[in-house]
Amino acid sequence: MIANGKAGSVPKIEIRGLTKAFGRKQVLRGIDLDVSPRESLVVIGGSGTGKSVLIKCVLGLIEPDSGSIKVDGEETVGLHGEERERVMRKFGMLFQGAALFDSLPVWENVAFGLMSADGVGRHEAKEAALRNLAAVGLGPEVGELYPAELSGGMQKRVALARAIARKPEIIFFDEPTTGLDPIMADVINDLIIKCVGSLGATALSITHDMASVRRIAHRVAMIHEGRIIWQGPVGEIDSTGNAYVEQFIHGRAEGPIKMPVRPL
Ligand SMILES: Nc1ncnc2c1ncn2[C@@H]1O[C@H](COP(=O)(O)OP(=O)(O)OP(=O)(O)O)[C@@H](O)[C@H]1O
Repeated sequence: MIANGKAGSVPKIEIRGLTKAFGRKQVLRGIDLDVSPRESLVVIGGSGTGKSVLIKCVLGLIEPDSGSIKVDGEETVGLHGEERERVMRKFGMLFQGAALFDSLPVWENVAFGLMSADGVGRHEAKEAALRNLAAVGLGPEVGELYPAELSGGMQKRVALARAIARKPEIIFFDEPTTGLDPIMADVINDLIIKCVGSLGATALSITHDMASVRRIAHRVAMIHEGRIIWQGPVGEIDSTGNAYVEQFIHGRAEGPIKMPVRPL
Protein backbone atom coordinates (compact mmCIF):
# COMPACT_ATOMS: atom_id res chain seq x y z
CA MET A 1 0.00 0.00 0.00
CA ILE A 2 1.10 3.58 -0.64
CA ALA A 3 2.38 5.37 2.50
CA ASN A 4 -0.29 7.75 3.67
CA GLY A 5 0.98 11.01 5.15
CA LYS A 6 -2.45 12.68 5.49
CA ALA A 7 -0.70 15.98 6.20
CA GLY A 8 -2.98 18.93 6.92
CA SER A 9 -6.70 19.05 7.33
CA VAL A 10 -7.78 20.64 4.01
CA PRO A 11 -8.68 17.86 1.58
CA LYS A 12 -6.56 17.82 -1.56
CA ILE A 13 -9.78 17.25 -3.49
CA GLU A 14 -13.22 18.00 -2.06
CA ILE A 15 -16.28 17.12 -4.14
CA ARG A 16 -19.77 18.14 -3.05
CA GLY A 17 -23.16 17.60 -4.62
CA LEU A 18 -21.74 16.90 -8.06
CA THR A 19 -24.36 16.24 -10.72
CA LYS A 20 -24.10 15.62 -14.44
CA ALA A 21 -26.66 14.51 -16.99
CA PHE A 22 -26.29 13.78 -20.69
CA GLY A 23 -29.64 14.51 -22.24
CA ARG A 24 -32.16 12.68 -20.09
CA LYS A 25 -29.55 10.35 -18.67
CA GLN A 26 -28.66 11.46 -15.15
CA VAL A 27 -25.16 10.03 -14.66
CA LEU A 28 -23.94 11.75 -11.46
CA ARG A 29 -26.68 12.40 -8.92
CA GLY A 30 -24.89 14.20 -6.13
CA ILE A 31 -21.38 12.91 -5.50
CA ASP A 32 -19.74 13.82 -2.18
CA LEU A 33 -16.14 12.70 -1.88
CA ASP A 34 -12.91 13.86 -0.22
CA VAL A 35 -9.35 12.84 -1.01
CA SER A 36 -6.78 13.77 1.63
CA PRO A 37 -3.24 14.90 0.84
CA ARG A 38 -1.02 11.91 -0.06
CA GLU A 39 -3.97 9.58 0.08
CA SER A 40 -4.72 7.01 -2.62
CA LEU A 41 -8.47 6.77 -3.17
CA VAL A 42 -9.85 4.24 -5.62
CA VAL A 43 -13.38 4.57 -6.98
CA ILE A 44 -15.01 1.28 -7.94
CA GLY A 45 -18.34 0.59 -9.59
CA GLY A 46 -19.94 -1.19 -12.52
CA SER A 47 -19.60 -0.26 -16.16
CA GLY A 48 -21.39 2.93 -17.09
CA THR A 49 -21.90 4.10 -13.49
CA GLY A 50 -20.08 7.37 -14.10
CA LYS A 51 -16.53 6.75 -12.88
CA SER A 52 -14.91 8.27 -15.96
CA VAL A 53 -17.38 11.16 -15.99
CA LEU A 54 -16.45 11.88 -12.36
CA ILE A 55 -12.72 11.98 -13.12
CA LYS A 56 -13.30 14.09 -16.24
CA CYS A 57 -15.25 16.59 -14.14
CA VAL A 58 -12.33 16.88 -11.70
CA LEU A 59 -9.93 17.28 -14.64
CA GLY A 60 -12.13 20.02 -16.08
CA LEU A 61 -12.77 18.06 -19.29
CA ILE A 62 -16.50 17.90 -18.55
CA GLU A 63 -18.44 20.75 -16.93
CA PRO A 64 -20.77 19.44 -14.20
CA ASP A 65 -24.40 20.65 -14.08
CA SER A 66 -24.10 21.55 -10.41
CA GLY A 67 -21.92 20.97 -7.39
CA SER A 68 -18.45 21.89 -6.25
CA ILE A 69 -14.96 20.53 -6.84
CA LYS A 70 -12.29 22.13 -4.67
CA VAL A 71 -8.59 21.46 -5.17
CA ASP A 72 -6.46 22.60 -2.21
CA GLY A 73 -9.53 24.48 -1.02
CA GLU A 74 -9.99 26.39 -4.30
CA GLU A 75 -13.21 26.05 -6.29
CA THR A 76 -12.36 24.75 -9.75
CA VAL A 77 -15.79 24.37 -11.34
CA GLY A 78 -16.14 27.10 -13.94
CA LEU A 79 -12.42 27.88 -14.19
CA HIS A 80 -11.19 28.48 -17.73
CA GLY A 81 -8.13 29.68 -19.56
CA GLU A 82 -5.10 30.51 -17.47
CA GLU A 83 -6.84 29.78 -14.18
CA ARG A 84 -7.72 26.29 -15.37
CA GLU A 85 -4.15 25.84 -16.65
CA ARG A 86 -2.82 26.69 -13.20
CA VAL A 87 -4.95 23.98 -11.61
CA MET A 88 -4.12 21.51 -14.40
CA ARG A 89 -0.45 22.05 -13.60
CA LYS A 90 -1.07 20.09 -10.39
CA PHE A 91 -2.46 17.10 -12.27
CA GLY A 92 -0.92 14.06 -13.91
CA MET A 93 -3.02 11.51 -15.73
CA LEU A 94 -2.59 7.91 -16.77
CA PHE A 95 -5.25 7.24 -19.38
CA GLN A 96 -6.77 3.84 -19.89
CA GLY A 97 -5.38 3.23 -23.37
CA ALA A 98 -1.96 4.78 -22.55
CA ALA A 99 -2.82 7.47 -25.19
CA LEU A 100 0.73 7.90 -26.47
CA PHE A 101 1.51 9.93 -29.58
CA ASP A 102 2.33 7.36 -32.27
CA SER A 103 4.44 9.76 -34.31
CA LEU A 104 6.82 10.65 -31.47
CA PRO A 105 9.58 8.47 -30.02
CA VAL A 106 9.01 7.27 -26.48
CA TRP A 107 11.31 9.84 -24.86
CA GLU A 108 9.43 12.70 -26.54
CA ASN A 109 6.15 11.27 -25.38
CA VAL A 110 7.47 11.38 -21.82
CA ALA A 111 9.04 14.82 -22.25
CA PHE A 112 6.09 16.35 -24.11
CA GLY A 113 4.60 18.26 -21.17
CA LEU A 114 8.00 19.39 -19.94
CA MET A 115 8.82 20.89 -23.33
CA SER A 116 5.43 22.22 -24.38
CA ALA A 117 3.99 23.45 -21.08
CA ASP A 118 7.03 24.05 -18.90
CA GLY A 119 9.36 25.35 -21.60
CA VAL A 120 12.17 22.95 -20.69
CA GLY A 121 14.82 22.73 -23.42
CA ARG A 122 15.04 19.61 -25.58
CA HIS A 123 18.31 18.32 -24.15
CA GLU A 124 17.29 18.76 -20.52
CA ALA A 125 13.81 17.37 -21.21
CA LYS A 126 15.32 14.26 -22.78
CA GLU A 127 17.52 13.68 -19.74
CA ALA A 128 14.50 14.06 -17.48
CA ALA A 129 12.50 11.68 -19.70
CA LEU A 130 15.23 9.05 -19.50
CA ARG A 131 15.30 9.40 -15.70
CA ASN A 132 11.54 8.90 -15.59
CA LEU A 133 11.78 5.92 -17.91
CA ALA A 134 14.40 4.43 -15.60
CA ALA A 135 12.02 4.96 -12.66
CA VAL A 136 9.51 2.66 -14.38
CA GLY A 137 12.18 0.11 -15.25
CA LEU A 138 12.80 1.04 -18.89
CA GLY A 139 16.31 1.57 -20.26
CA PRO A 140 17.45 4.49 -22.45
CA GLU A 141 17.22 2.33 -25.60
CA VAL A 142 13.43 2.24 -25.13
CA GLY A 143 13.41 6.03 -25.33
CA GLU A 144 14.36 5.86 -29.02
CA LEU A 145 11.56 3.41 -29.95
CA TYR A 146 8.09 4.37 -31.17
CA PRO A 147 4.94 3.40 -29.19
CA ALA A 148 3.88 0.88 -31.86
CA GLU A 149 7.09 -1.06 -31.18
CA LEU A 150 6.17 -1.62 -27.51
CA SER A 151 4.02 -4.24 -25.79
CA GLY A 152 0.89 -3.11 -23.94
CA GLY A 153 2.68 -3.41 -20.60
CA MET A 154 5.60 -1.29 -21.81
CA GLN A 155 3.20 1.31 -23.18
CA LYS A 156 1.57 1.52 -19.75
CA ARG A 157 4.98 2.04 -18.17
CA VAL A 158 5.76 4.80 -20.64
CA ALA A 159 2.40 6.40 -19.92
CA LEU A 160 3.19 6.23 -16.20
CA ALA A 161 6.60 7.82 -16.82
CA ARG A 162 4.82 10.61 -18.71
CA ALA A 163 2.22 11.03 -15.96
CA ILE A 164 4.92 11.61 -13.33
CA ALA A 165 7.36 13.60 -15.50
CA ARG A 166 6.07 17.02 -14.41
CA LYS A 167 6.00 15.95 -10.75
CA PRO A 168 2.25 16.40 -10.33
CA GLU A 169 0.68 16.82 -6.91
CA ILE A 170 -2.34 14.75 -7.91
CA ILE A 171 -2.30 11.75 -10.25
CA PHE A 172 -5.37 10.21 -11.86
CA PHE A 173 -5.27 6.58 -12.87
CA ASP A 174 -7.99 5.42 -15.24
CA GLU A 175 -8.12 1.60 -15.26
CA PRO A 176 -4.32 1.34 -14.94
CA THR A 177 -4.21 -2.46 -15.24
CA THR A 178 -6.88 -3.07 -17.89
CA GLY A 179 -5.67 -5.31 -20.69
CA LEU A 180 -2.56 -6.48 -18.84
CA ASP A 181 -1.79 -10.01 -17.72
CA PRO A 182 -1.86 -10.47 -13.92
CA ILE A 183 1.93 -10.34 -13.59
CA MET A 184 2.32 -7.17 -15.63
CA ALA A 185 -0.69 -5.73 -13.77
CA ASP A 186 1.17 -6.35 -10.52
CA VAL A 187 4.30 -4.69 -11.92
CA ILE A 188 2.21 -1.62 -12.81
CA ASN A 189 0.57 -1.61 -9.37
CA ASP A 190 4.03 -1.73 -7.80
CA LEU A 191 5.24 1.13 -9.95
CA ILE A 192 2.16 3.19 -9.09
CA ILE A 193 2.83 2.67 -5.38
CA LYS A 194 6.51 3.54 -5.82
CA CYS A 195 6.01 6.58 -8.05
CA VAL A 196 3.08 8.07 -6.12
CA GLY A 197 4.91 7.46 -2.86
CA SER A 198 8.21 8.98 -3.97
CA LEU A 199 6.47 12.07 -5.36
CA GLY A 200 4.36 12.43 -2.22
CA ALA A 201 1.40 12.75 -4.58
CA THR A 202 -2.31 12.26 -4.01
CA ALA A 203 -3.90 9.59 -6.21
CA LEU A 204 -7.45 9.25 -7.48
CA SER A 205 -8.02 6.08 -9.47
CA ILE A 206 -10.86 4.20 -11.08
CA THR A 207 -10.67 0.50 -11.74
CA HIS A 208 -12.62 -2.74 -11.98
CA ASP A 209 -9.58 -4.75 -10.92
CA MET A 210 -10.02 -5.73 -7.28
CA ALA A 211 -6.44 -7.04 -7.04
CA SER A 212 -5.28 -3.57 -8.03
CA VAL A 213 -7.65 -1.93 -5.54
CA ARG A 214 -6.23 -4.01 -2.72
CA ARG A 215 -2.67 -3.12 -3.71
CA ILE A 216 -2.91 0.61 -4.40
CA ALA A 217 -5.80 1.96 -2.30
CA HIS A 218 -5.83 3.47 1.15
CA ARG A 219 -9.52 4.12 0.81
CA VAL A 220 -12.17 2.85 -1.55
CA ALA A 221 -15.42 4.50 -2.63
CA MET A 222 -18.12 2.65 -4.51
CA ILE A 223 -20.30 4.50 -6.99
CA HIS A 224 -23.71 3.18 -7.95
CA GLU A 225 -26.49 4.94 -9.80
CA GLY A 226 -24.65 8.23 -9.62
CA ARG A 227 -23.98 8.29 -5.89
CA ILE A 228 -21.26 7.09 -3.53
CA ILE A 229 -23.00 4.25 -1.72
CA TRP A 230 -20.06 3.15 0.44
CA GLN A 231 -16.60 4.42 1.29
CA GLY A 232 -14.04 3.29 3.78
CA PRO A 233 -10.50 2.03 4.34
CA VAL A 234 -9.43 -0.72 1.94
CA GLY A 235 -8.97 -3.06 4.92
CA GLU A 236 -12.72 -2.90 5.57
CA ILE A 237 -13.78 -3.81 2.06
CA ASP A 238 -14.45 -7.46 2.91
CA SER A 239 -16.64 -6.66 5.89
CA THR A 240 -18.81 -3.77 4.73
CA GLY A 241 -22.10 -5.61 5.18
CA ASN A 242 -23.15 -3.72 2.04
CA ALA A 243 -24.78 -6.04 -0.49
CA TYR A 244 -23.75 -3.85 -3.44
CA VAL A 245 -20.10 -3.81 -2.44
CA GLU A 246 -20.11 -7.54 -1.72
CA GLN A 247 -21.64 -8.34 -5.10
CA PHE A 248 -19.11 -6.13 -6.86
CA ILE A 249 -15.97 -7.35 -5.13
CA HIS A 250 -16.95 -10.98 -5.60
CA GLY A 251 -18.06 -10.38 -9.19
CA ARG A 252 -21.42 -12.09 -8.76
CA ALA A 253 -24.12 -11.85 -11.41
CA GLU A 254 -26.77 -12.29 -8.69
CA GLY A 255 -27.41 -9.45 -6.27
CA PRO A 256 -28.91 -5.99 -5.98
CA ILE A 257 -26.89 -4.64 -8.95
CA LYS A 258 -28.81 -5.53 -12.09
CA MET A 259 -27.02 -5.53 -15.42
CA PRO A 260 -29.32 -4.83 -18.34
CA VAL A 261 -28.86 -7.91 -20.53
CA ARG A 262 -30.82 -8.40 -23.73
CA PRO A 263 -31.89 -11.99 -24.51
CA LEU A 264 -29.91 -13.58 -27.34
N1 LIG B 1 -19.70 12.78 -23.47
C1 LIG B 1 -20.75 12.01 -23.23
N2 LIG B 1 -21.92 12.19 -23.87
C2 LIG B 1 -22.99 11.42 -23.60
N3 LIG B 1 -23.00 10.43 -22.67
C3 LIG B 1 -21.87 10.20 -22.01
C4 LIG B 1 -20.68 10.97 -22.25
N4 LIG B 1 -19.72 10.51 -21.41
C5 LIG B 1 -20.28 9.49 -20.70
N5 LIG B 1 -21.56 9.32 -21.07
C6 LIG B 1 -22.48 8.33 -20.48
O1 LIG B 1 -22.37 8.41 -19.08
C7 LIG B 1 -22.49 7.11 -18.50
C8 LIG B 1 -21.31 6.86 -17.59
O2 LIG B 1 -20.14 6.73 -18.40
P1 LIG B 1 -18.69 6.51 -17.79
O3 LIG B 1 -17.75 6.44 -18.95
O4 LIG B 1 -18.41 7.51 -16.73
O5 LIG B 1 -18.84 5.07 -17.12
P2 LIG B 1 -17.75 4.25 -16.32
O6 LIG B 1 -18.32 4.02 -14.96
O7 LIG B 1 -16.43 4.89 -16.40
O8 LIG B 1 -17.80 2.88 -17.14
P3 LIG B 1 -16.64 1.85 -17.54
O9 LIG B 1 -16.24 1.19 -16.27
O10 LIG B 1 -17.35 0.90 -18.44
O11 LIG B 1 -15.55 2.62 -18.21
C9 LIG B 1 -22.61 6.13 -19.66
O12 LIG B 1 -23.96 5.83 -19.84
C10 LIG B 1 -22.09 6.91 -20.84
O13 LIG B 1 -22.72 6.50 -22.02
